[in-house]
Parts: sequence; structure tokens; C-alpha cells
Amino acid sequence: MNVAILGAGSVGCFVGGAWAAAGVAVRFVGRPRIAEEVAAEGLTLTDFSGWQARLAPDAVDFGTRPAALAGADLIVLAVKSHGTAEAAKEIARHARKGALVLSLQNGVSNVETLRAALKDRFEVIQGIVPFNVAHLGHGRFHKGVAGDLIVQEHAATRALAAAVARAPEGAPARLRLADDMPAVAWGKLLINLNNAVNALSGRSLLEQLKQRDYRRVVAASIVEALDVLAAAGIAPAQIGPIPPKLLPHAIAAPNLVFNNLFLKVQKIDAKARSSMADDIRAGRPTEIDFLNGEVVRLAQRLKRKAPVNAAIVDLVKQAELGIEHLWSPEDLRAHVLQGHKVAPVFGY
Ligand SMILES: NC(=O)C1=CN([C@@H]2O[C@H](COP(=O)(O)OP(=O)(O)OC[C@H]3O[C@@H](n4cnc5c(N)ncnc54)[C@H](OP(=O)(O)O)[C@@H]3O)[C@@H](O)[C@H]2O)C=CC1
Ligand SMILES: CC(C)(CO)C(=O)C(=O)O
Repeated sequence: MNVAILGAGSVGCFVGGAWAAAGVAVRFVGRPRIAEEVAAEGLTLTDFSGWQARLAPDAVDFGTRPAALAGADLIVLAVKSHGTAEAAKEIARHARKGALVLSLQNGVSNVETLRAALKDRFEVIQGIVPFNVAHLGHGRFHKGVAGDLIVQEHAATRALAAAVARAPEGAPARLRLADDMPAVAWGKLLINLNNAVNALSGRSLLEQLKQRDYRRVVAASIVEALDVLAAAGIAPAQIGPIPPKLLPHAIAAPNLVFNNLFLKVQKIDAKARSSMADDIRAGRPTEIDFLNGEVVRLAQRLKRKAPVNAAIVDLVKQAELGIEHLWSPEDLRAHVLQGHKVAPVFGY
């Protein structure tokens, strides 16, 4: 199987690199700045456990033109959500009719955008990346959080999963197959409600998660999302060790419990930050409209309100403009939670 990664950045280089190290034929399509880095240094992939794989520059097939999609059987989309429509046009123009498109993006609406744009010419399936990847420069991509990819069950993903599982070099980008991807994607979106708080904190994931006031804000945004999802008849799947309904309570638990139980079970290393924190730091637009913004839009469609998520969307939009973008735990809790219906459960 020939795999093309369209949007070879943090996720694309790590996942595609680990698959290539496992013997899968992978072609990367990305921007010139990453192409130059990889041409000079190759790819070095590492993870929290000390695992490491190295691909020399001449072992990495990295192009910058979408015409490189032509030979692919499977196109893995790893651009940020605001790049999906443009990427879909490139797939439509250059890919072989019948190629399978797998979105590994966060959010729930990218597959809909792709399906609408690619109609019956391409089959589009979804996957999620439950771990963080940090781009450390010099062609190095680091997985800082434990977890396996979860992707739609399909003959092609079954074959890819088997190929990756056979080679220990691919272990950190192993695939688990699922047949309820919309529910899985909503389950992942609940976890991604932490992205914004992480970005607004300016801290690593580990340092942010150790602070209960930050977690209270995340917990309140999840409670609100769960309410809206229940009203819409959507049952999010469990991602990780905690069922969705218990997630807010686990997250808002006292530091003694959270820091000694959850943070010991879930491997998160000091390098991990949310992808939204990367965007804010790099001065790029974030995916806030596709995460907390998705909850706000669903609430509006149901003639309900989602004030906690709406407040977080506003803060991230301000941060995108460079306005007061770092919040202490206490200030964020006070600003977002004071006076809201869900707040008493979480300390206001
Ligand atoms: N990073 C992480 O830890 C995680 C990320 N995710 C999700 O994965 C997706 C990708 O995130 P991430 O890897 O962090 O993003 P990155 O920005 O690191 O990588 C995407 C890359 O694709 C490039 N790109 C955009 N459009 C095109 C195009 N049409 N052709 C070629 N290259 C293109 C971007 O360039 P440019 O910036 O110039 O547009 C960028 O270099 C997102 O939906 C994110 O939410 C999920 C879990 C973890
Ligand atoms: C893995 C996780 C949840 C880490 O925050 C993520 O999806 C992201 O950074 O976008």
C-alpha cells in the first residue's frame, strides 16, 4: 500500500515517520520549511518511553507539490482544520480516483467538509490521534503522551494496522480499529476542550493539568458539552481510562487525587503541549472554532446556550490577536466560571 501524508507537520511527520520506519511506503507532502529541515537532517522520532527511530534524509520521500498524491492508495490528511477545504481541492485535482482519504484531524466536522468536496470520487474515513506530538526542530518529532491511533475499520486500515503491528519500529503509531468513529470523534473533542485552557495557560500540559483551577474550567466546559450532546442525542465514546460522564469529576478532583492517580496512570511528559498552544505561540490561527466553537454552534442549533465554551472561544480569539493571552489559574477560573450555572459544582 502506498500512503501519502498530506500536511506533514507534527502529526503527519511523526505518524508517517513511524509507519515508514515500520516498512510502510510513505510519501510526505508538506511545506518547504519542513521539506528543507528533513532534507538536511532526516527524521528523528522519539517518545516518552525512550523509544527512538531515525530515518536518514535519503530515506524520507518529502515533496511540497500536491501532484505527489497521484500514486497514493491511502491519503492521510494531517493539515489543521482551516486547511481542509484547500486540501480537499488538491486531493480532487491530483489523487487517483478511488484512493481512500483518512482524516487524522481533531474536531468532528473535517470529514463532512471532505465528503462534501470529494463526493463519490473518494471514500473518506476518520481517525483520531490521542497523543501529543511536539516538533522539536532539526527534524525531530516527539510523542509526549501515551496512546494508540483509533481509525475507522476498513480493509485498508486493517492491512495498515497489521503491517505496523508486525514491526516494533512502528509501535508508537499503532492503529486500533473502531466502527463508531463519530462517537469516538466526539469523545476526543471532549478531551480537546483542554486544548484552549492549555493554550491560555502558557504552560506545558503537565504543569497546566497540575493546577485545579485550570482543570475546573475544563471540567465545566465538558459538563456543558455533555449536556448539549445529550440534548442532540449524541453519545460520545470513551477515550482513555475514564468514561465521558465521569470525566469532569475526575478532572476537577482535588490535586492530591488528580496529580497522584490520573497523572501517574496517563503518561504525559514535560515536552507535551496542546496543538492549540503551538498555534498561539507561532502566531497562527487556532482550531478553536472546531473544538469549543463546535459545542457553541451545536447548542445554538438546539436553541440552547453554552456560555462557558463561548467565553473560552472569546478568550482564544483575543489570544489569536495577541491580546492578554496568558491567564493564571485563579484569574481564568474567575473570568470564565463566575456566575455560570455549572460553576457551583466546580467551586464557584
Ligand atoms: N500536534 C498534536 O500534538 C496533535 C494534533 N492533532 C490534530 O492533527 C491535525 C494536524 O495538527 P499538527 O500536526 O499539529 O499541525 P501542523 O501545523 O504541525 O502540521 C500541518 C502542516 O501541514 C501544512 N499544510 C497545510 N495545508 C497544506 C497543504 N494543502 N499542503 C501541504 N501542506 C499543508 C501546514 O503548513 P502551514 O502551517 O504553512 O499551513 C503544516 O506544516 C490538527 O487537526 C490537530 O488538531 C491531534 C492530536 C495531537
Ligand atoms: C493529544 C491532545 C489531546 C493533547 O492536547 C491533542 O489532541 C492536541 O494537542 O491537539
